[in-house]
Amino acid sequence: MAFVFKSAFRKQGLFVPFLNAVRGMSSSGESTPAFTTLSISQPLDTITHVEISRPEKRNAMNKAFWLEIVDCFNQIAEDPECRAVVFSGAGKLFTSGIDLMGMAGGILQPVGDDTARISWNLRRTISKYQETFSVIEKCPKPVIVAVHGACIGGGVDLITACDIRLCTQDAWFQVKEVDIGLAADVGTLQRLPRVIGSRSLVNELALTARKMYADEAKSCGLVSRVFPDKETMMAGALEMAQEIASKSPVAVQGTKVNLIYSRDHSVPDSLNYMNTWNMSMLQTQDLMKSAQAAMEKKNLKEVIFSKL
Ligand SMILES: CCC/C=C/C=C/C(=O)SCCNC(=O)CCNC(=O)[C@H](O)C(C)(C)COP(=O)(O)OP(=O)(O)OC[C@H]1O[C@@H](n2cnc3c(N)ncnc32)[C@H](O)[C@@H]1OP(=O)(O)O
Repeated sequence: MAFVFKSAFRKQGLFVPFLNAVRGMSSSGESTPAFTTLSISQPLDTITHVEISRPEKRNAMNKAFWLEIVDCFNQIAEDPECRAVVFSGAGKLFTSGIDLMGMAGGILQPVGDDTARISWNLRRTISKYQETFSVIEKCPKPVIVAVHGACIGGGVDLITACDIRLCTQDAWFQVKEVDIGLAADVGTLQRLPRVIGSRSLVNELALTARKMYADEAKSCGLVSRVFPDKETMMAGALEMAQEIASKSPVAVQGTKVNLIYSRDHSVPDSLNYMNTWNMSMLQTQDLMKSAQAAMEKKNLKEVIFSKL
């Protein structure tokens, strides 16, 4: 299905693959080696498509994945061309969560000379795992995640760090961690309660590890739209990304940053933060350009905004 998505844009001459890394460069300007677990492409100049690409292992999150996501989203954050991101999984399903085979060396056998040192090292490791999904949230470009088939364990941690969640009718979600003997520690327990209104439902999902299917995910607010299949979902995700990318990047990125800030702070604190933010951002030329387009009933897509 991912192929259909890409080939549709190839036909229009719009698809520019850049499989090495995001635009083939690291933030230091040096060329970077290819990601091994992610495929990166540009369906449009302003849109980056990140695809988890280990379909033969059901996109299980191995050691390389946890590092590559950080590198990838740090580069996207710095990429002035990119205005929106679509995130999906290759093959049969979105992701089967942490690579259970790869856990053996790291989390299951932490190193250190005594309990304190083992604990210290483990704390550092968990911090790094947490950062893998926090970078998505810290990236100022909006991230639309498109889930098909299964989204298990670490997959739920991942999607709750994204800004907009879409899924196919065959999708299911599972906070699986209790079933493998741990309390989810890389974001689900912290972010899912902010996404789903019902605390009781969050508790039920996290404590029982039961599967939640697309219709329930939509009704509880985990996803905002359900599509009949992956092809239509990817087209819908791209259309949404295009809509976002057509607007002022100053407005869009400021909106993302302030929405996340206000989720974690009181209304007065968030208003204060917004005030300080906009005392500089309101000076953008984008405001005048957008307002003028609105007055002239022009399509915003015709307005050219500078890169950010
Ligand atoms: C500090 C740590 C923070 C992170 C915590 C994260 C926790 C979690 O993610 S908990 C969730 C762990 N995941 C699972 O329990 C899912 C395990 N997999 C499955 O249940 C099934 O594979 C699945 C339902 C996803 C798909 O079933 P299907 O019949 O379509 O495929 P399979 O034949 O089972 O698998 C195909 C090959 O993929 C390998 N594989 C699948 N999932 C994983 C995985 N999570 N880790 C490693 N490898 C996985 C599977 O072994 C097959 O490989 P091969 O035999 O070589 O073909």
